[in-house]
Amino acid sequence: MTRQCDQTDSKEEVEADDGEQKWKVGDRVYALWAGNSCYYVCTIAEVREKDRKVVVTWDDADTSHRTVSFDQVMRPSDETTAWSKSRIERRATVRQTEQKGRCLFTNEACEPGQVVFVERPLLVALPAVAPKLWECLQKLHGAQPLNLGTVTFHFAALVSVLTLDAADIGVIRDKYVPDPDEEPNEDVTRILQALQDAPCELAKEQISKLDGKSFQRLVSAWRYNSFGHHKEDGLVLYNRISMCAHSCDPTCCWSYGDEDAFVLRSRMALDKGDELTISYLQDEDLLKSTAVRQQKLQNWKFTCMCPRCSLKVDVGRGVRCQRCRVGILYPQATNASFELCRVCGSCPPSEDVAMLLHMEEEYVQRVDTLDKKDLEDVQQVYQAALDIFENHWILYVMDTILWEGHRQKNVMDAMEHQRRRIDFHQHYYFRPTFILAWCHEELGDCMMVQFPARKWHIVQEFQRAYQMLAVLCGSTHQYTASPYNKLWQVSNGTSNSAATNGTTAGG
Ligand SMILES: C[S@@+](CC[C@H](N)C(=O)[O-])C[C@H]1O[C@@H](n2cnc3c(N)ncnc32)[C@H](O)[C@@H]1O
Repeated sequence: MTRQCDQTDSKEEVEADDGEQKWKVGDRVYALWAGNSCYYVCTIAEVREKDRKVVVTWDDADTSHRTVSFDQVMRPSDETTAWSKSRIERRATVRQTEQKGRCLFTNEACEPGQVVFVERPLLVALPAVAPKLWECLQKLHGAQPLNLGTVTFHFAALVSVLTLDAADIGVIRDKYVPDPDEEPNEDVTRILQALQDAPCELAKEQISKLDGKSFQRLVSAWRYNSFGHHKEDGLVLYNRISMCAHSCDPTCCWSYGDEDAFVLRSRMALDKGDELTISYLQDEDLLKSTAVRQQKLQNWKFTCMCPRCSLKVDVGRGVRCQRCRVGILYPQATNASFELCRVCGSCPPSEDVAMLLHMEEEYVQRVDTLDKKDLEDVQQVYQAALDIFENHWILYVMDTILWEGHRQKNVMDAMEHQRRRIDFHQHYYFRPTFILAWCHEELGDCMMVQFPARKWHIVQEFQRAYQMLAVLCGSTHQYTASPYNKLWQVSNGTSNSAATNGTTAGG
């Protein structure tokens, strides 16, 4: 039982695949793990031409079944290796829009989970690229903290000067910044001054040529367009991807491919000409109220007008009807009133509206300052909140804390909180997200231990996780392999399972 890499669809890829694949030490590949006949990501450690086998190092450090025959090794697919610039341009177009500046649109219809394109970074600015410069900035930051709260943006700007040619610097200078004419601020001036005498990788000539305004522009370009590196303390900048606008209901999702490549996939069915959007917020923030999302997006200095932010009623802020105690009331976006109760038809008078909104504000602050380790306190706040709220994002936040707090020692309670997390996610934002997929997978894990006889239920949880992850990061990604292998185990009733090899990615 194996899963194949997706078929490649481009002329370039077909041409590259001429004749038999030659493996070499260090190649990143998928290879068949004989423990369960599933493919896993690994690195080739030894090539044995004589008996046509390779020895691999599994990514999860498992030491079994490391010798694999040539015909059971697959090269990384189209899904993970960066596409050429021309191929990306055939797939996606940048267009100026009235409200959001330059945005990205697809030139072809896409299925959910289809790779839209895979882009290599323009620059990966990690401390190892210029360790002396990194250290110098850290010292300055230690002596007097930089206003951005980190050295990474200034560091990335200086690494750009250090490593890129004029054309690539021009690409970075063309990135969105709120004020292209911004004067150098005190941090930029201070850093430029310090670099005059500090020993670092930048040559004296490079430093003297860099004026304050240009440096400021580069810092801001990194600040508004880069991504935090997924493993190390550094930043990554992509050219095409930085044209993608934000949406709280994004049409696309993404994961990392080979060598920090950005793999953009459609999260839903797309027609030719549809906009390609991603979320600038983390999955968990997409489950917070419109007001909270809008406030977080001020980081990028815009007010989101996406379909979710434009709804008249925020159904992630439900309160229990004070009259019948059965219906749920949702506030209007203006905050001035609530919808009518759908059970008793009543509407709270204005003094009650003010009181409810005030109470909500107090709870939001309380939940913000909860100590996740003090489960007893969280439990108390949760219980009191249940009396007032229903389908409210603060309950979701507490369900998450309680799920995590209870999962080791009190699985039955933990499962109930996990079920509630799933219910809220489906109620408020029913699209595939990593959170929702891992909720299902983790619930499946618990079911296997607590109710092993309820096979249909376990299968359903793993199936949902698998199907969602296949959309989010592809069927060959190791995240997807995890519920897939567990499904295989449950379906075949084996205990010698891949589930011990693949761990729950979200855990
Ligand atoms: C990474 S850049 C995206 C490319 C940018 N539109 C351009 O013209 O180069 C981020 C900036 O795009 C704009 N933007 C992105 N998403 C938006 C949205 N949903 N609504 C309004 N502006 C948005 C904001 O100015 C934001 O700071």
